[in-house]
Amino acid sequence: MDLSNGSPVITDPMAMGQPLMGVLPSNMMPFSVMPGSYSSPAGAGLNVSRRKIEEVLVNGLLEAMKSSSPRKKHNLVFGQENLPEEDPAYTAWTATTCPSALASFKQIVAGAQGKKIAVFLDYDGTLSPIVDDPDKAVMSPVMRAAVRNVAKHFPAAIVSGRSRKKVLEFVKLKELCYAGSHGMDIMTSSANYEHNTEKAKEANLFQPAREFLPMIDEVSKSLLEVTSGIEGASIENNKFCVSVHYRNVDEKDWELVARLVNEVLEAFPGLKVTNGRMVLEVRPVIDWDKGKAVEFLLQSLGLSDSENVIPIYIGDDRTDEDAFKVLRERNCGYGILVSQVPKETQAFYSLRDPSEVTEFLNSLVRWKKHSV
Ligand SMILES: O=P(O)(O)OC[C@H]1O[C@H](O[C@H]2O[C@H](CO)[C@@H](O)[C@H](O)[C@H]2O)[C@H](O)[C@@H](O)[C@@H]1O
Repeated sequence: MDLSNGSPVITDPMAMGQPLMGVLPSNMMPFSVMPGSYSSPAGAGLNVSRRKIEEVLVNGLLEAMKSSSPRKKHNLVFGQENLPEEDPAYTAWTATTCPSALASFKQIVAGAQGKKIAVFLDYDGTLSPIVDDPDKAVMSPVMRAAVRNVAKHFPAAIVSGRSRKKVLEFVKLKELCYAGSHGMDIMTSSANYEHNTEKAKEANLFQPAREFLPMIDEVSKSLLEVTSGIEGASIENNKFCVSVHYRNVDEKDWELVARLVNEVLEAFPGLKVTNGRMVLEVRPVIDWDKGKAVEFLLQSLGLSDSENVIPIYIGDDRTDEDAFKVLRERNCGYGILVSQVPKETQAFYSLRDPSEVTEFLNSLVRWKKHSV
């Protein structure tokens, strides 16, 4: 049982050598599949049990898909007439659980006096607003300027689910480090620029899931093939992981998406599926996530002294929770969740949207200049 992103992923190693995998919604109790379910002399019981398990997995996946990203937050509980500022649940959440990082800015920097701040940034939903077409999730010039300034004053890295190449194309800044594929593809310096030799690039590269590359290519092709008939579905190969987007798929077809993903994954015991914002993310079953990537980056940038370094990680998605958790457990630094709705999180602070992220980053730079 793998508890990725708060959504338990079930792996069944008993099913005739073909693991079944799926995601259970976080509100469902994790369970394990008993080997006995599969034993039947005639094989008939096995098929029935297997079908039942497949149903549970598909339903789990479907529930996770439904709960992953509310489309219209104001329709949720309080009605359309409530503006974000007036949403009582959000106000209560920021008052009690996850205060605004802007309102708490003085407190954040007070803890950083005499210490080194390091900044880690997720991409989609954090530096760029969520849009329907993943290829159009561009970063605004204002945000780019803010990130560039941050990187001038603090060690900084982008940690994204996208392929490293893709996120670099969006961000276009050589002042930072980039960790793509949910941290499975890390370049620890700006060596990823064309003028560097292959040798220099390789020396700065960390890819803990390298042996999964052929498998990822294969699963990506299979997913593309099986989903080609579903209107709105799209597949994004993120090098060490694959995204199955269903944001533009009619809700009545979500079950089909879940079923097909589940079926394809039966042939890939080395892969698992987790869910993000209207996306299913297929990735290697290795003990590596954005949290591990942040630890790795801190170590390789010479910033692992938790007494004197304050890492700040800003992200909006479930995968970012792994990084928030690491900071919480190390008892150093702050996770900042970007969200317009109250969420259960390991982050200490919150920001509403990318425009507040810009404001926060600019405040950090102003503070740094002032304190120098
Ligand atoms: O870790 P991230 O940088 O946040 O990447 C996570 C996924 O982000 C992208 O998908 C999300 O943003 C899209 C563009 O706004 C949106 O259309 C999609 O619904 C979101 O899930 C990216 O396309 C995925 O591959 C990443 O896994």
